[in-house]
Amino acid sequence: MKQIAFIGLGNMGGPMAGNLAKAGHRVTGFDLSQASLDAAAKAGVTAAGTLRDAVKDAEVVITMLPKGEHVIAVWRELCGLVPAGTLLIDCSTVDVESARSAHALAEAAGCASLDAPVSGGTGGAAAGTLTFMAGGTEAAFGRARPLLEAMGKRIVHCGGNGAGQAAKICNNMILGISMIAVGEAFALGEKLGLSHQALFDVASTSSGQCWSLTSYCPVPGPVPASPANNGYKPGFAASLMLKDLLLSQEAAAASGASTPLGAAATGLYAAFDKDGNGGRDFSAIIEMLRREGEPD
Ligand SMILES: NC(=O)c1ccc[n+]([C@@H]2O[C@H](COP(=O)([O-])OP(=O)(O)OC[C@H]3O[C@@H](n4cnc5c(N)ncnc54)[C@H](O)[C@@H]3O)[C@@H](O)[C@H]2O)c1
Repeated sequence: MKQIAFIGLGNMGGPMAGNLAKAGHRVTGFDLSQASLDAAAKAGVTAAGTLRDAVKDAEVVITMLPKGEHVIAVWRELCGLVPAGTLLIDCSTVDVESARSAHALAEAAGCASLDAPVSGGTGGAAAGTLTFMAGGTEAAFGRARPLLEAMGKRIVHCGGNGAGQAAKICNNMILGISMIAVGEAFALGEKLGLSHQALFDVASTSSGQCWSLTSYCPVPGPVPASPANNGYKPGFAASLMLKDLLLSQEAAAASGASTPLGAAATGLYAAFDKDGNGGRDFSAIIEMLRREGEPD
């Protein structure tokens, strides 16, 4: 049993911290939002009033925050609070540079560190079935692994510092592109008079099969658990999808990779977000794709 501090108890962090508590660890959580603290407390997490209180006596600190700037600010502060030897794990999705900067802060404080972003959404966070993609030393990965296993099903060590974030950015570029591909296919199928169910039954058992179709189908009906059946309530917010696609484009520009479909997906999600849809599930982009086919 470990003493764990969990910082960032939002849609993902709250249930992840709850699963660590359920596995028998002592978890103290901190979040700027009282509502998030209250929700996590119901899942067995001890709420702390400050970051300092949360990390007191912690052997491991886990962060699950929106963006790189939040992770850097929190890690800078906590590196001044925790003793050398503490293991710091960041599970947020951030750019590779921020991840490497966070590792450098930890190293300067004598701490072990891992970037370990996740895939699987809020459903996977609640069920403890997330995929973790980790970057850091073998030693840090070995220490973190039993804890990650309490929150996830598949734990992949992708390489050195930042490799977890690199894998996450590439994975989510596939996700953004494939959701648009599936949305376009349903919008075309509607024009051709195909029922949603017929297209789903064919594509989900044919070469068009993908996660955006089988787990997150963007039209109501075929996949009962998909946000399309719940008014496109996230799930995975379109603003976060745009954030991840922008990370892919920054990484592509910095590394000289060619990602024409990634660039197109980024442009479409930027337009969707600009129209005030950032808080809706990312699968709702099918509504914009349908409209683009309509005459002005
Ligand atoms: N939602 C998903 O399906 C999903 C899936 C995979 C990865 N992610 C990634 O996980 C991260 C978190 O996503 P989320 O959906 O939980 O976001 P969220 O906005 O629900 O939660 C973030 C939490 O961080 C808190 N916070 C912000 N700054 C803080 C600070 N300085 N100190 C303490 N708390 C602070 C906020 O109050 C909020 O409760 C993001 O990087 C996101 O891209 C999300």
